[in-house]
Amino acid sequence: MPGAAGSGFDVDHLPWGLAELPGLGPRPVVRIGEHALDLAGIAEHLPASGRAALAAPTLDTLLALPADELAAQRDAVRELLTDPAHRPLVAPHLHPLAGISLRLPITVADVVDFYASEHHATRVGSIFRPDGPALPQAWKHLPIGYHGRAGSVVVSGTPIRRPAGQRRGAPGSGPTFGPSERLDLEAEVGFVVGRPSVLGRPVPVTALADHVVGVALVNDWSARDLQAWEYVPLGPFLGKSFATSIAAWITPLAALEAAWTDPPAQSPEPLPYLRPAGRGLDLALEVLLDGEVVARPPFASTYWTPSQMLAHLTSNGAAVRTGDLFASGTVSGPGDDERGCLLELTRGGTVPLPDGRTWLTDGTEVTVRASAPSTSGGRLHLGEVSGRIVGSGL
Ligand SMILES: O=C(O)/C=C/C(=O)CC(=O)CC(=O)O
Ligand SMILES: [Ca+2]
Ligand SMILES: [Mg+2]
Repeated sequence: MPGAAGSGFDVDHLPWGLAELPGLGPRPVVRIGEHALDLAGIAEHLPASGRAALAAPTLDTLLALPADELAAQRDAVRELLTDPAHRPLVAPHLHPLAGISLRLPITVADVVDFYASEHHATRVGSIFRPDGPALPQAWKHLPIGYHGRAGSVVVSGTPIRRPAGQRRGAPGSGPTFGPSERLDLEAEVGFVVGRPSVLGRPVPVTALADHVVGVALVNDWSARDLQAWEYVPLGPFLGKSFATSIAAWITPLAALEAAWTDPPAQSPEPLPYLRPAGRGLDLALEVLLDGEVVARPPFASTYWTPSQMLAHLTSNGAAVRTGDLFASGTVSGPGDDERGCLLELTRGGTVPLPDGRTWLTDGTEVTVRASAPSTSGGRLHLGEVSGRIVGSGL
């Protein structure tokens, strides 16, 4: 496919999306370079087994296909895009990205957000709880997480309204209510469940790929003033439930074969249901404010692996469903420029960035993007997740 090679979206990547195609409504597509390929349009040239899923106005049915059917469909799409002889039958179904709009790629079922970066958790712990240990007692024994709000997950590009809420008042006075004054971003990696698990049956730590079909970047917008006042003892609530942005493109796990890497050593050894740890992913993230890179968090430094996150979240028998999204939590590395949120980058708002910024101001556009080693030897780009802050209207 001309133009796709070297773009980060070549035939070895083929992320899934849900596109509003002119005159056709929402349809499952894959991205190739700067085009979306309408899968329903080429359905007759794809394996019959997965074909019915392509007629749906959602991606959910496709993502829930048995692993072998999904793999066969992906191979067939790659073949159609690779062999120039097929160009005439593919070309009518390629839509320039500039002319289409991308929808929320999944019907979000349940949302879990972890806290899996030791570098992030250590810094945040020392900011929020300066008098206690930086890491909570359980932190090295289980991947700590909280349940998020499925209904406020929005696709990249959706404007983010500054939330209002209750926060701590001045010393000696009660709390106040108003627009958040400490609005933050959190650069995260999200894992999308395609094939469900069964209620009452924990997913073994070795079974990630039986359920997770892809990866999408996430920004877990966070109002730090609301969060700091409300979170004890039940954890994040309204400070994080107003919006969570997800990229429009889901990178198939199969496209990340070359990105698997050993996670950091885990000590103490986790309990048996969290062993073996499985592998981490070498994803190089970048956080941009109004187009300027302000941080480069390395996902490979994340302590807990996606296999352990899924095993832990189902270890009590809870099931995962098609459309479930579990995210890593803020990705941060050891370096000063590897911090995936402003809370860390500005040391709790006390040390401004070089351009003078601390918390997010109205009008600021935040983008998280990432690249990874590709199976072809180059690099693939994950679909970016971006959002611009708009005033609270209060
Ligand atoms: O209280 C704390 O230690 C902080 C909690 C969070 O900010 C939760 C969260 O979203 C975790 C993350 O993204 O890593
Ligand atoms: Ca988070
Ligand atoms: Mg959120």
